[in-house]
Amino acid sequence: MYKDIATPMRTKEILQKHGFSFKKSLGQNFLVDPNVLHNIVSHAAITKNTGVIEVGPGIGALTEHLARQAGKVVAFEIDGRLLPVLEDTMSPYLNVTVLHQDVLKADLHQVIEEQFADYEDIVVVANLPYYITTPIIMKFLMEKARVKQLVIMMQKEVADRITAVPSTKAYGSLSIAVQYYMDAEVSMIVPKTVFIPQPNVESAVLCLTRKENAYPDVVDEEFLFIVTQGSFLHRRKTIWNNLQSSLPEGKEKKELIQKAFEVAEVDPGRRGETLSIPEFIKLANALYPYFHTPKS
Ligand SMILES: C[S@@+](CC[C@H](N)C(=O)[O-])C[C@H]1O[C@@H](n2cnc3c(N)ncnc32)[C@H](O)[C@@H]1O
Repeated sequence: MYKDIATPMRTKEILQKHGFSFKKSLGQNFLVDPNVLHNIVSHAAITKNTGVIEVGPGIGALTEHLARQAGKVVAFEIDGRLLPVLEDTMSPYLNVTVLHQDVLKADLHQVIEEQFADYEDIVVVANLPYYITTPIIMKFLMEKARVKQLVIMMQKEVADRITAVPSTKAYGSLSIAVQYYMDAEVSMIVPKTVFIPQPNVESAVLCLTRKENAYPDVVDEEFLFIVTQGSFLHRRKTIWNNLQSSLPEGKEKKELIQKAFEVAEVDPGRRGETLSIPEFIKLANALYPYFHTPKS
């Protein structure tokens, strides 16, 4: 059995051996607690038939735990200085492929097709670089067909916003965008002390599981998100006022919005933060005939 990478001593040894220094701008906070890693991996549905995508393997602390359980692990790492380190630390694990790529620029569809042709289920497990948490999550949610689950560490504050329910301060367009696609649950709060260097904020592990065809009534997903984002333009304003400012200009705009509120049976005096996803769907469907931009 190999020694875990994720202990303070072994991590320091590896960093020293390779002369590695952290780049704050890349969100480099490495985990040094094997119990936290066991816990993260235990929340992911991984068997030898599962393909795992990791974002930001760092020196491989989480990667080795994933490699022991999964059929195959593909890890995106942006920092070229970590490639020789990973070559060293991952040498016992033949089922790990490291891609030297910015995950936000990667063609996920192509990577999945090429790397996971033999795998049906794909799971994303990562201790995310916190400066790009939301764009990474949204990118994987859009990859609808294959990514069934994400178990990801992020700032606790972002996890709270994602899991928030209507009529709470944290509820907003991010809660709706993620909960539209996934069931979301915080599985663990993680203190700063288990990272080198320590981040400024508390962290949480979030478990996102794909909802299968949860909202079949949606007329147009893109338009639904235009409406939800527009509804939170100014949190203190009513949804009516926000939509007056955010929807495209046109003849009889006020009257048409009024009509849509009536059809959707939504009180225009409410604020966006009080509407549930099914209520937003009703409203967006009612606004759609008047305000969507035809696709070319
Ligand atoms: C929070 S660290 C996690 C490291 C390791 N997985 C761990 O848990 O100890 C984030 C990692 O993401 C990498 N990273 C940052 N931005 C990235 C991007 N756009 N694409 C891919 N990797 C990125 C960093 O270089 C770093 O290795």
